[in-house]
Amino acid sequence: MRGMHPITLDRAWPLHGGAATRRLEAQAIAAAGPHVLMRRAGLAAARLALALAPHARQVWIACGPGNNGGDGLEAAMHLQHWGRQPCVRWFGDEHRLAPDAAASLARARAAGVPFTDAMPELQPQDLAIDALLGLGSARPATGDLAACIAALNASAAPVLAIDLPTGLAADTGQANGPAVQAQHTLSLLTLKPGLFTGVGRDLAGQVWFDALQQCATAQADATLAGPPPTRTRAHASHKGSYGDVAVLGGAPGMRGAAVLAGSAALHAGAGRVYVAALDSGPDLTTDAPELMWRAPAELALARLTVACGCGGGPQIAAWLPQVLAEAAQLVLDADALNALAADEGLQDRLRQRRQPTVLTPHPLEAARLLGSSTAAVQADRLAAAQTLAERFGAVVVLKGSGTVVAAPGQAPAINPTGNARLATAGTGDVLAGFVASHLAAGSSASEAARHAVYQHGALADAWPAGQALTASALARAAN
Ligand SMILES: NC(=O)C1=CN([C@@H]2O[C@H](COP(=O)(O)OP(=O)(O)OC[C@H]3O[C@@H](n4cnc5c(N)ncnc54)[C@H](OP(=O)(O)O)[C@@H]3O)[C@@H](O)[C@H]2O)[C@@H](O)CC1
Ligand SMILES: [K+]
Repeated sequence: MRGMHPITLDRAWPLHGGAATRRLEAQAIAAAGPHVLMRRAGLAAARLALALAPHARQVWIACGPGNNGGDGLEAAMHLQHWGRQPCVRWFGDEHRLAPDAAASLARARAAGVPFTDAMPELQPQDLAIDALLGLGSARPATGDLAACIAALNASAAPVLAIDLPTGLAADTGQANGPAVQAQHTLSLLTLKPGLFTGVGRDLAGQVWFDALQQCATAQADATLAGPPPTRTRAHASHKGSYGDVAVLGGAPGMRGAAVLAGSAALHAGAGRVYVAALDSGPDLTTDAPELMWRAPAELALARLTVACGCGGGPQIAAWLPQVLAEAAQLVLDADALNALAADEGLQDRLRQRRQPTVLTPHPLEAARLLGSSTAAVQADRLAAAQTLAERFGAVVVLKGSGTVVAAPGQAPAINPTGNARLATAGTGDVLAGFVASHLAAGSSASEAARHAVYQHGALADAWPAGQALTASALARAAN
């Protein structure tokens, strides 16, 4: 793909981590010659700067000691040529400079770019460029560098980060020290997974991409998921064509969770939805009379897509051996995942299952399944999801900002939709219902998970600003 593009949600995008990007960079430099890529990178950054801040009186460019700083120096040189007023804060050591960055420093000086240690007072129409650190960020920033990051974050002007917001890890989307909070990020040569998961989505802002005239030949490490294909329903179809979902959960005091999952499955298109509550009280009155209430023992598991866990409490554990052995297709959520984490015998049964299975843990549930901690899961969400998928032979949906969908033997996908409004009770039950609905309609486990997660997030993204997002309304909004 040539030229610069904003990352849009209408297609999938390949993602390459630091190691793959370094290999591509070496190949590209071998083919194009020294300094060519950095010149292209700086030109792309300068063009984007102009487009983002056409009325800027000043563009302040914070340049670090490596090649990321070199990109910034190139951008400064172009802005200077175009009659703008760039001003550079440079952190390098001339005696330790890489050749490309040294060449760009010489060019910026020759162009008459002003250098200063003090940050000018920027106005909202101005622009700050973060060219401090990119792929080579190796440790938490301290001292003057940390102060510069703080100044960028406090600036009244928007911040454009080159390649990565400084401090953000390209592979994991984590920051283990001070990090730049950008409004825009121009990712160069490849798109990095860390821009789209963990804290990456918050730090990167709008992501732009310039391949620097290279085609990424390396296999992608992950994918930024695109929208699911739209499927029209054949006129000659009936409720049996779209599959039967059963929700098993709803222990005493938690029946609402089972109803939410059932309602979500129903509205996402399942042909028939049964709710089997573990609470033996009277059927809950809901606004979805289409839900059919059954006793758990009445379910013909071998013919059903089962969403298991939703509000199941500790009681769900007793049902898991039979569900794992018999359910035609299975979504395991919440209490079912906790029961699984606590019982290695159940884990063996899960590994022995041959029917499609999707696990939908949030980071704490994933940590319990892995025997690790939430912090360890969040430190590398892609790896955590992939490890779980391989360990259990199932599709795994690791929820959170930049939800990861992993399947055994496949590169993981990061979901681009969704926002913090989903952080409200019951939305996980709704997601389980969506996944079950797509499984029941005939999608593979991996497709069903990706489709459901994208849809769940897209509904939240389109939610009217002044209207409360509740789980029951989210379930009803599916179509
Ligand atoms: N070569 C090319 O043609 C192209 C390169 N491109 C660009 O290059 C970027 C990668 O460049 P890079 O490898 O030089 O890494 P970069 O992020 O600049 O940092 C390394 C420097 O920072 C230092 N350092 C690290 N952490 C630190 C800390 N916490 N506090 C202080 N210092 C710290 C580290 O020092 P050291 O660890 O060695 O002591 C080293 O000096 C990439 O992201 C893209 O923007 C693209 O435009 C494509 C074309
Ligand atoms: K940067």
